[in-house]
Amino acid sequence: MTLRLHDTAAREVRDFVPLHSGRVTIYLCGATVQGIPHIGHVRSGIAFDVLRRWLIHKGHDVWFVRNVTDIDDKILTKAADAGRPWWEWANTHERAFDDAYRALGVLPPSAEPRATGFITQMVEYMERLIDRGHAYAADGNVYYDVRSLPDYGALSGHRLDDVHQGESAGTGKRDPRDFTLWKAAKTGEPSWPTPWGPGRPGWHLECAAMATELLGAEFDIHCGGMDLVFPHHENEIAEAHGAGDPFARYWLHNGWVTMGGEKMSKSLGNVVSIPAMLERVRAVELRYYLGSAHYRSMLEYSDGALLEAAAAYRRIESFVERVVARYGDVAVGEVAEGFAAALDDDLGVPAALAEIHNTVRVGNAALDEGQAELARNAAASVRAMTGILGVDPLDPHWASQSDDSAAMAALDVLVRAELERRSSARADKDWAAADAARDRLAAAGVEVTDTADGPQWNVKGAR
Ligand SMILES: Nc1ncnc2c1ncn2[C@@H]1O[C@H](COP(=O)(O)OP(=O)(O)OP(=O)(O)O)[C@@H](O)[C@H]1O
Ligand SMILES: [Zn+2]
Repeated sequence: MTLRLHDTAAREVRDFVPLHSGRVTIYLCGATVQGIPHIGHVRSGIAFDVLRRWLIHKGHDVWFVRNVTDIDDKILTKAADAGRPWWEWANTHERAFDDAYRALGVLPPSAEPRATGFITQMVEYMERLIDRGHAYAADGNVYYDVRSLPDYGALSGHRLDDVHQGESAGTGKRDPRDFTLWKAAKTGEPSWPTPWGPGRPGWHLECAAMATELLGAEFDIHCGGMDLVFPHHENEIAEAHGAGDPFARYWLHNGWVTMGGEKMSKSLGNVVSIPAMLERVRAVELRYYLGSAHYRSMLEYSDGALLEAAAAYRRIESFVERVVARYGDVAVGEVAEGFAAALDDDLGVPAALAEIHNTVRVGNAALDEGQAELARNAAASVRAMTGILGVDPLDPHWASQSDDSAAMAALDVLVRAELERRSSARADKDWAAADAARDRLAAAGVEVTDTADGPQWNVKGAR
Protein backbone atom coordinates (compact mmCIF):
# COMPACT_ATOMS: atom_id res chain seq x y z
CA MET A 1 0.00 0.00 0.00
CA THR A 2 1.10 3.54 -0.62
CA LEU A 3 2.09 5.71 2.28
CA ARG A 4 0.24 9.00 2.26
CA LEU A 5 1.54 12.01 4.17
CA HIS A 6 0.20 15.43 4.95
CA ASP A 7 2.38 17.91 3.12
CA THR A 8 2.18 21.39 4.65
CA ALA A 9 3.29 22.94 1.35
CA ALA A 10 0.54 21.20 -0.65
CA ARG A 11 -1.96 21.65 2.24
CA GLU A 12 -3.19 18.12 1.69
CA VAL A 13 -2.44 14.47 2.29
CA ARG A 14 -0.69 13.06 -0.76
CA ASP A 15 1.01 9.89 -1.93
CA PHE A 16 4.58 9.63 -0.80
CA VAL A 17 6.93 8.83 -3.69
CA PRO A 18 10.63 8.97 -2.82
CA LEU A 19 13.02 10.77 -5.11
CA HIS A 20 15.18 7.64 -5.44
CA SER A 21 13.38 4.33 -5.30
CA GLY A 22 14.27 2.41 -2.13
CA ARG A 23 15.92 5.33 -0.37
CA VAL A 24 14.30 8.06 1.70
CA THR A 25 16.13 11.18 2.83
CA ILE A 26 14.79 13.08 5.83
CA TYR A 27 15.92 16.25 7.58
CA LEU A 28 14.48 17.06 11.00
CA CYS A 29 15.22 20.38 12.69
CA GLY A 30 16.85 19.39 15.94
CA ALA A 31 17.31 21.17 19.22
CA THR A 32 18.77 24.54 19.95
CA VAL A 33 20.84 23.28 22.84
CA GLN A 34 20.19 26.08 25.30
CA GLY A 35 18.58 24.21 28.22
CA ILE A 36 17.34 20.92 29.68
CA PRO A 37 14.68 19.40 27.38
CA HIS A 38 11.02 19.40 28.36
CA ILE A 39 8.58 16.84 26.99
CA GLY A 40 7.51 19.22 24.18
CA HIS A 41 11.06 19.37 22.84
CA VAL A 42 11.24 15.62 22.15
CA ARG A 43 7.83 15.23 20.56
CA SER A 44 9.13 15.80 17.04
CA GLY A 45 11.97 13.35 17.68
CA ILE A 46 9.47 10.66 18.65
CA ALA A 47 6.86 11.44 15.97
CA PHE A 48 9.37 11.29 13.15
CA ASP A 49 11.12 8.27 14.64
CA VAL A 50 7.83 6.46 13.97
CA LEU A 51 7.90 7.74 10.38
CA ARG A 52 11.45 6.46 10.03
CA ARG A 53 10.69 3.03 11.51
CA TRP A 54 7.63 2.69 9.30
CA LEU A 55 9.63 3.54 6.17
CA ILE A 56 12.32 1.03 7.19
CA HIS A 57 9.61 -1.57 7.73
CA LYS A 58 8.32 -0.85 4.23
CA GLY A 59 11.76 -1.67 2.85
CA HIS A 60 13.36 1.74 2.41
CA ASP A 61 16.90 2.67 3.28
CA VAL A 62 16.34 5.80 5.38
CA TRP A 63 18.95 8.54 5.72
CA PHE A 64 17.81 10.55 8.68
CA VAL A 65 19.56 13.80 9.56
CA ARG A 66 18.74 15.70 12.75
CA ASN A 67 20.90 18.73 13.41
CA VAL A 68 22.09 20.43 16.56
CA THR A 69 21.90 24.22 16.65
CA ASP A 70 24.89 24.91 18.84
CA ILE A 71 25.32 28.63 18.10
CA ASP A 72 22.42 30.96 18.78
CA ASP A 73 21.50 34.15 20.65
CA LYS A 74 19.81 32.19 23.45
CA ILE A 75 22.85 29.96 23.97
CA LEU A 76 25.16 32.99 24.17
CA THR A 77 22.87 34.89 26.56
CA LYS A 78 22.23 31.97 28.88
CA ALA A 79 25.88 30.93 28.99
CA ALA A 80 26.91 34.51 29.74
CA ASP A 81 24.28 34.79 32.51
CA ALA A 82 25.61 31.57 34.03
CA GLY A 83 29.23 32.72 33.67
CA ARG A 84 30.06 29.69 31.49
CA PRO A 85 31.78 29.48 28.08
CA TRP A 86 29.14 29.29 25.32
CA TRP A 87 30.61 26.07 23.88
CA GLU A 88 30.48 24.34 27.24
CA TRP A 89 26.85 25.45 27.70
CA ALA A 90 25.94 24.12 24.26
CA ASN A 91 27.72 20.80 24.79
CA THR A 92 26.22 20.26 28.21
CA HIS A 93 22.71 20.67 26.85
CA GLU A 94 23.41 18.67 23.73
CA ARG A 95 24.24 15.79 26.08
CA ALA A 96 20.99 16.37 27.98
CA PHE A 97 19.07 16.07 24.68
CA ASP A 98 21.10 12.99 23.74
CA ASP A 99 20.27 11.39 27.08
CA ALA A 100 16.57 12.15 26.58
CA TYR A 101 16.46 10.76 23.03
CA ARG A 102 18.36 7.66 24.09
CA ALA A 103 16.21 7.10 27.18
CA LEU A 104 13.10 7.36 25.02
CA GLY A 105 14.37 4.88 22.44
CA VAL A 106 14.64 7.35 19.54
CA LEU A 107 16.93 5.78 16.93
CA PRO A 108 20.19 7.70 16.61
CA PRO A 109 20.18 9.82 13.44
CA SER A 110 22.29 8.76 10.45
CA ALA A 111 24.09 12.05 10.93
CA GLU A 112 23.80 14.73 13.60
CA PRO A 113 25.50 17.83 12.19
CA ARG A 114 26.35 20.72 14.48
CA ALA A 115 25.90 24.14 12.93
CA THR A 116 29.42 25.21 13.93
CA GLY A 117 30.87 22.38 11.83
CA PHE A 118 29.35 23.69 8.59
CA ILE A 119 30.45 27.31 8.47
CA THR A 120 32.37 26.82 5.20
CA GLN A 121 29.24 25.50 3.48
CA MET A 122 27.22 28.42 4.89
CA VAL A 123 29.67 30.97 3.51
CA GLU A 124 29.56 29.28 0.09
CA TYR A 125 25.76 29.26 0.28
CA MET A 126 25.69 33.01 0.90
CA GLU A 127 28.07 33.56 -2.01
CA ARG A 128 25.65 31.72 -4.27
CA LEU A 129 22.72 33.78 -2.99
CA ILE A 130 24.56 37.06 -3.47
CA ASP A 131 25.69 36.04 -6.98
CA ARG A 132 22.12 35.18 -7.94
CA GLY A 133 20.77 38.49 -6.62
CA HIS A 134 18.88 37.17 -3.58
CA ALA A 135 21.12 38.39 -0.77
CA TYR A 136 23.27 41.40 0.09
CA ALA A 137 25.93 42.27 2.62
CA ALA A 138 25.65 45.38 4.79
CA ASP A 139 27.90 46.39 7.68
CA GLY A 140 29.22 42.86 8.10
CA ASN A 141 25.70 41.37 8.13
CA VAL A 142 24.24 39.41 5.24
CA TYR A 143 20.52 39.67 4.56
CA TYR A 144 18.10 37.81 2.31
CA ASP A 145 16.08 40.07 0.04
CA VAL A 146 12.57 38.63 0.34
CA ARG A 147 11.19 40.72 -2.52
CA SER A 148 13.63 39.01 -4.89
CA LEU A 149 11.72 35.73 -4.72
CA PRO A 150 8.21 35.77 -6.23
CA ASP A 151 7.01 32.68 -4.31
CA TYR A 152 8.18 33.93 -0.90
CA GLY A 153 5.45 33.01 1.63
CA ALA A 154 4.11 30.03 -0.32
CA LEU A 155 4.69 27.47 2.47
CA SER A 156 3.08 29.41 5.30
CA GLY A 157 0.60 31.39 3.23
CA HIS A 158 2.00 34.70 4.50
CA ARG A 159 1.46 37.66 2.21
CA LEU A 160 4.59 39.74 1.83
CA ASP A 161 2.84 42.74 3.37
CA ASP A 162 2.16 40.81 6.57
CA VAL A 163 5.66 39.42 7.06
CA HIS A 164 7.35 40.04 10.41
CA GLN A 165 10.55 38.08 10.81
CA GLY A 166 10.56 38.46 14.59
CA GLU A 167 14.22 39.43 14.61
CA SER A 168 15.83 42.57 15.92
CA ALA A 169 16.39 45.36 13.39
CA GLY A 170 19.85 44.88 11.90
CA THR A 171 21.96 47.67 10.50
CA GLY A 172 21.86 48.05 6.75
CA LYS A 173 18.62 46.11 6.15
CA ARG A 174 17.03 47.41 2.96
CA ASP A 175 13.56 46.24 3.91
CA PRO A 176 12.34 45.34 7.43
CA ARG A 177 10.90 42.11 5.96
CA ASP A 178 14.35 40.88 4.89
CA PHE A 179 15.82 38.23 7.15
CA THR A 180 19.30 37.72 8.49
CA LEU A 181 21.55 35.07 7.00
CA TRP A 182 24.69 36.12 8.84
CA LYS A 183 25.28 38.41 11.84
CA ALA A 184 28.28 40.69 12.09
CA ALA A 185 30.57 39.88 15.03
CA LYS A 186 29.98 41.62 18.34
CA THR A 187 32.69 42.08 20.93
CA GLY A 188 33.10 39.04 23.14
CA GLU A 189 30.99 36.80 20.91
CA PRO A 190 32.32 33.87 18.88
CA SER A 191 32.85 34.60 15.19
CA TRP A 192 34.13 33.06 11.98
CA PRO A 193 35.78 34.86 9.04
CA THR A 194 33.85 35.56 5.82
CA PRO A 195 34.46 37.75 2.74
CA TRP A 196 32.11 40.30 4.39
CA GLY A 197 33.85 40.34 7.76
CA PRO A 198 33.74 38.11 10.86
CA GLY A 199 30.42 37.01 12.28
CA ARG A 200 28.16 34.07 13.04
CA PRO A 201 25.37 32.30 11.19
CA GLY A 202 21.63 32.84 11.48
CA TRP A 203 19.46 29.81 12.22
CA HIS A 204 17.68 29.69 8.83
CA LEU A 205 20.95 29.56 6.94
CA GLU A 206 22.29 26.78 9.17
CA CYS A 207 19.58 24.25 8.41
CA ALA A 208 19.42 24.92 4.66
CA ALA A 209 23.21 24.58 4.36
CA MET A 210 23.40 21.39 6.47
CA ALA A 211 20.43 19.72 4.75
CA THR A 212 21.84 20.49 1.30
CA GLU A 213 25.37 19.40 2.18
CA LEU A 214 24.28 16.05 3.63
CA LEU A 215 21.15 15.16 1.66
CA GLY A 216 21.63 17.01 -1.61
CA ALA A 217 19.97 19.88 -3.50
CA GLU A 218 16.73 17.88 -3.53
CA PHE A 219 15.65 15.44 -0.84
CA ASP A 220 12.46 13.81 0.33
CA ILE A 221 11.11 15.07 3.63
CA HIS A 222 11.81 18.07 5.80
CA CYS A 223 10.11 18.03 9.18
CA GLY A 224 9.87 19.86 12.47
CA GLY A 225 7.45 21.41 14.95
CA MET A 226 4.50 23.40 13.57
CA ASP A 227 5.92 26.63 14.97
CA LEU A 228 8.79 26.27 12.50
CA VAL A 229 6.58 26.72 9.40
CA PHE A 230 7.14 30.45 9.65
CA PRO A 231 9.66 31.97 9.64
CA HIS A 232 12.19 29.13 9.86
CA HIS A 233 11.04 26.79 7.10
CA GLU A 234 9.70 29.58 4.90
CA ASN A 235 13.15 31.13 5.02
CA GLU A 236 14.94 27.85 4.39
CA ILE A 237 12.84 27.41 1.25
CA ALA A 238 13.59 30.97 0.19
CA GLU A 239 17.30 30.29 0.56
CA ALA A 240 17.15 27.02 -1.36
CA HIS A 241 15.00 28.35 -4.17
CA GLY A 242 17.12 31.47 -4.34
CA ALA A 243 20.18 29.25 -4.69
CA GLY A 244 18.43 27.35 -7.50
CA ASP A 245 17.83 24.12 -5.55
CA PRO A 246 14.51 22.23 -5.52
CA PHE A 247 15.05 21.33 -1.79
CA ALA A 248 12.49 19.26 0.18
CA ARG A 249 9.68 17.46 -1.66
CA TYR A 250 7.42 17.06 1.40
CA TRP A 251 7.04 19.23 4.49
CA LEU A 252 5.77 17.58 7.68
CA HIS A 253 4.96 19.41 10.91
CA ASN A 254 4.02 18.06 14.31
CA GLY A 255 1.67 19.62 16.83
CA TRP A 256 2.69 20.80 20.27
CA VAL A 257 2.60 19.34 23.70
CA THR A 258 0.30 21.75 25.48
CA MET A 259 -0.51 22.35 29.12
CA GLY A 260 -3.56 24.31 30.12
CA GLY A 261 -4.25 24.67 26.39
CA GLU A 262 -1.02 26.53 25.72
CA LYS A 263 2.22 25.41 24.11
CA MET A 264 4.50 23.97 26.75
CA SER A 265 7.42 26.38 26.80
CA LYS A 266 10.04 27.59 29.17
CA SER A 267 9.04 31.20 28.65
CA LEU A 268 5.48 30.45 29.81
CA GLY A 269 6.83 28.34 32.68
CA ASN A 270 4.40 25.45 32.05
CA VAL A 271 7.09 22.83 31.48
CA VAL A 272 7.81 19.36 32.76
CA SER A 273 11.38 18.26 32.15
CA ILE A 274 12.25 14.81 30.88
CA PRO A 275 14.32 13.90 33.97
CA ALA A 276 11.36 14.90 36.19
CA MET A 277 8.99 12.76 34.10
CA LEU A 278 11.29 9.77 34.33
CA GLU A 279 10.97 9.88 38.11
CA ARG A 280 7.26 9.24 37.68
CA VAL A 281 6.92 6.70 34.90
CA ARG A 282 9.27 4.37 33.08
CA ALA A 283 10.87 5.72 29.91
CA VAL A 284 8.94 3.28 27.73
CA GLU A 285 5.67 4.48 29.27
CA LEU A 286 6.61 8.12 28.65
CA ARG A 287 7.51 7.27 25.06
CA TYR A 288 4.18 5.48 24.62
CA TYR A 289 2.37 8.51 26.00
CA LEU A 290 4.20 11.09 23.89
CA GLY A 291 3.76 9.01 20.75
CA SER A 292 0.13 8.08 21.30
CA ALA A 293 -1.59 11.08 19.69
CA HIS A 294 -1.65 11.76 15.97
CA TYR A 295 1.53 13.68 15.20
CA ARG A 296 -0.42 16.67 13.84
CA SER A 297 -2.72 16.92 16.87
CA MET A 298 -1.97 18.84 20.01
CA LEU A 299 -1.13 16.61 22.95
CA GLU A 300 -2.55 18.17 26.10
CA TYR A 301 -0.46 17.06 29.05
CA SER A 302 -2.13 16.04 32.30
CA ASP A 303 -1.04 13.70 35.09
CA GLY A 304 -4.19 11.67 34.51
CA ALA A 305 -3.54 11.25 30.79
CA LEU A 306 0.06 10.22 31.48
CA LEU A 307 -0.95 7.59 34.04
CA GLU A 308 -3.75 6.31 31.83
CA ALA A 309 -1.29 5.88 28.95
CA ALA A 310 1.18 4.12 31.27
CA ALA A 311 -1.57 1.71 32.37
CA ALA A 312 -2.59 1.09 28.73
CA TYR A 313 1.03 0.30 27.90
CA ARG A 314 1.30 -2.09 30.85
CA ARG A 315 -1.70 -4.02 29.50
CA ILE A 316 0.19 -4.58 26.26
CA GLU A 317 3.40 -5.43 28.08
CA SER A 318 1.83 -7.83 30.55
CA PHE A 319 0.12 -9.75 27.73
CA VAL A 320 3.45 -10.25 25.92
CA GLU A 321 5.15 -11.20 29.18
CA ARG A 322 2.42 -13.73 30.02
CA VAL A 323 2.91 -15.39 26.65
CA VAL A 324 6.66 -15.53 27.20
CA ALA A 325 6.17 -16.93 30.70
CA ARG A 326 3.86 -19.65 29.44
CA TYR A 327 5.27 -20.56 26.04
CA GLY A 328 8.81 -19.18 25.94
CA ASP A 329 10.36 -16.53 23.74
CA VAL A 330 8.23 -14.68 21.18
CA ALA A 331 9.70 -13.66 17.81
CA VAL A 332 8.74 -10.46 15.99
CA GLY A 333 5.79 -11.35 13.73
CA GLU A 334 3.65 -9.58 11.17
CA VAL A 335 1.78 -6.32 11.64
CA ALA A 336 -2.02 -6.47 11.41
CA GLU A 337 -3.51 -5.19 8.16
CA GLY A 338 -5.47 -2.51 9.99
CA PHE A 339 -2.27 -1.32 11.63
CA ALA A 340 -0.52 -0.96 8.27
CA ALA A 341 -3.51 0.83 6.79
CA ALA A 342 -3.59 3.22 9.76
CA LEU A 343 0.10 4.12 9.49
CA ASP A 344 -0.12 4.46 5.71
CA ASP A 345 -2.86 7.01 6.27
CA ASP A 346 -0.61 9.89 7.35
CA LEU A 347 0.81 7.94 10.31
CA GLY A 348 -2.52 7.34 12.02
CA VAL A 349 -1.10 6.22 15.34
CA PRO A 350 -4.39 6.34 17.33
CA ALA A 351 -6.01 3.86 14.91
CA ALA A 352 -2.80 1.80 14.91
CA LEU A 353 -2.91 1.63 18.71
CA ALA A 354 -6.52 0.48 18.57
CA GLU A 355 -5.30 -2.44 16.41
CA ILE A 356 -2.63 -3.27 18.97
CA HIS A 357 -5.10 -3.25 21.86
CA ASN A 358 -7.49 -5.34 19.84
CA THR A 359 -4.77 -7.92 19.20
CA VAL A 360 -3.94 -7.92 22.92
CA ARG A 361 -7.60 -8.62 23.74
CA VAL A 362 -7.73 -11.52 21.29
CA GLY A 363 -4.40 -12.79 22.63
CA ASN A 364 -5.48 -12.62 26.27
CA ALA A 365 -8.65 -14.57 25.46
CA ALA A 366 -6.56 -17.16 23.62
CA LEU A 367 -4.25 -17.44 26.63
CA ASP A 368 -7.17 -17.96 28.97
CA GLU A 369 -8.50 -20.68 26.72
CA GLY A 370 -5.08 -22.29 26.34
CA GLN A 371 -4.96 -21.67 22.57
CA ALA A 372 -1.18 -21.57 22.36
CA GLU A 373 -0.82 -20.93 18.64
CA LEU A 374 -3.27 -18.06 18.63
CA ALA A 375 -1.75 -16.48 21.73
CA ARG A 376 1.78 -16.74 20.39
CA ASN A 377 0.82 -15.28 17.01
CA ALA A 378 -0.94 -12.41 18.70
CA ALA A 379 2.12 -11.68 20.86
CA ALA A 380 4.41 -11.86 17.80
CA SER A 381 2.17 -9.40 15.99
CA VAL A 382 2.05 -7.11 19.01
CA ARG A 383 5.86 -7.13 19.08
CA ALA A 384 6.01 -6.13 15.40
CA MET A 385 3.48 -3.32 15.80
CA THR A 386 4.83 -1.92 19.06
CA GLY A 387 8.33 -2.10 17.54
CA ILE A 388 7.28 0.31 14.81
CA LEU A 389 6.01 2.68 17.47
CA GLY A 390 9.32 2.23 19.30
CA VAL A 391 7.81 0.51 22.36
CA ASP A 392 8.25 -3.26 21.81
CA PRO A 393 8.18 -4.61 25.39
CA LEU A 394 10.83 -7.23 24.53
CA ASP A 395 13.19 -4.81 22.79
CA PRO A 396 16.49 -5.16 24.68
CA HIS A 397 16.62 -1.35 24.80
CA TRP A 398 13.91 -1.37 27.46
CA ALA A 399 15.20 -4.41 29.33
CA SER A 400 17.99 -2.47 31.03
CA GLN A 401 15.51 0.17 32.16
CA SER A 402 12.69 -2.03 33.34
CA ASP A 403 12.27 -4.64 35.98
CA ASP A 404 14.12 -7.84 35.33
CA SER A 405 11.70 -9.33 32.81
CA ALA A 406 12.55 -12.98 33.50
CA ALA A 407 11.85 -12.46 37.20
CA MET A 408 8.65 -10.58 36.37
CA ALA A 409 7.53 -13.36 34.06
CA ALA A 410 8.14 -15.93 36.83
CA LEU A 411 6.25 -13.73 39.28
CA ASP A 412 3.40 -13.47 36.79
CA VAL A 413 2.98 -17.26 36.85
CA LEU A 414 2.77 -17.24 40.66
CA VAL A 415 0.42 -14.27 40.83
CA ARG A 416 -1.87 -15.83 38.19
CA ALA A 417 -1.96 -19.06 40.22
CA GLU A 418 -2.96 -17.08 43.30
CA LEU A 419 -5.61 -15.22 41.29
CA GLU A 420 -7.00 -18.51 39.98
CA ARG A 421 -7.21 -19.81 43.58
CA ARG A 422 -9.04 -16.61 44.53
CA SER A 423 -11.52 -16.89 41.70
CA SER A 424 -12.29 -20.58 42.20
CA ALA A 425 -12.70 -19.97 45.94
CA ARG A 426 -15.18 -17.19 45.09
CA ALA A 427 -17.02 -19.50 42.72
CA ASP A 428 -17.28 -22.03 45.60
CA LYS A 429 -18.42 -19.23 47.93
CA ASP A 430 -15.41 -20.07 50.11
CA TRP A 431 -14.90 -16.44 51.16
CA ALA A 432 -12.22 -17.25 53.74
CA ALA A 433 -10.01 -18.91 51.09
CA ALA A 434 -10.66 -16.07 48.61
CA ASP A 435 -9.71 -13.46 51.23
CA ALA A 436 -6.60 -15.44 52.18
CA ALA A 437 -5.42 -15.42 48.55
CA ARG A 438 -6.07 -11.68 48.31
CA ASP A 439 -4.21 -11.07 51.59
CA ARG A 440 -1.19 -13.09 50.49
CA LEU A 441 -0.95 -10.97 47.32
CA ALA A 442 -1.36 -7.75 49.29
CA ALA A 443 1.28 -8.82 51.82
CA ALA A 444 3.67 -9.44 48.93
CA GLY A 445 3.00 -5.88 47.67
CA VAL A 446 1.03 -7.04 44.63
CA GLU A 447 -1.85 -4.77 43.67
CA VAL A 448 -4.64 -6.31 41.63
CA THR A 449 -6.98 -4.31 39.40
CA ASP A 450 -10.00 -5.95 37.79
CA THR A 451 -10.32 -4.80 34.19
CA ALA A 452 -12.34 -5.74 31.13
CA ASP A 453 -9.34 -7.88 30.13
CA GLY A 454 -9.42 -9.75 33.45
CA PRO A 455 -7.37 -8.98 36.55
CA GLN A 456 -4.14 -7.03 36.00
CA TRP A 457 -1.45 -6.77 38.61
CA ASN A 458 1.59 -4.72 39.44
CA VAL A 459 4.05 -4.53 42.29
CA LYS A 460 3.26 -1.56 44.52
CA GLY A 461 5.85 1.19 44.14
CA ALA A 462 7.59 -0.51 41.21
CA ARG A 463 7.78 1.40 37.96
N1 LIG B 1 5.48 22.31 23.60
C1 LIG B 1 6.08 21.89 22.51
N2 LIG B 1 5.53 20.91 21.78
C2 LIG B 1 6.14 20.46 20.66
N3 LIG B 1 7.30 20.95 20.19
C3 LIG B 1 7.90 21.94 20.89
C4 LIG B 1 7.31 22.45 22.08
N4 LIG B 1 8.13 23.41 22.56
C5 LIG B 1 9.17 23.50 21.72
N5 LIG B 1 9.03 22.62 20.71
C6 LIG B 1 9.96 22.43 19.60
O1 LIG B 1 11.26 22.47 20.14
C7 LIG B 1 12.11 23.26 19.34
C8 LIG B 1 12.70 24.39 20.16
O2 LIG B 1 11.66 25.27 20.49
P1 LIG B 1 11.81 26.52 21.43
O3 LIG B 1 13.24 26.95 21.48
O4 LIG B 1 10.75 27.50 21.04
O5 LIG B 1 11.45 25.84 22.83
P2 LIG B 1 10.66 26.52 24.01
O6 LIG B 1 10.78 25.66 25.21
O7 LIG B 1 9.29 26.84 23.56
O8 LIG B 1 11.51 27.81 24.17
P3 LIG B 1 11.14 29.05 25.03
O9 LIG B 1 11.14 28.58 26.43
O10 LIG B 1 12.26 29.98 24.72
O11 LIG B 1 9.77 29.52 24.62
C9 LIG B 1 11.27 23.72 18.17
O12 LIG B 1 11.51 22.83 17.11
C10 LIG B 1 9.85 23.56 18.62
O13 LIG B 1 9.02 23.19 17.54
ZN1 LIG C 1 15.93 23.96 11.13
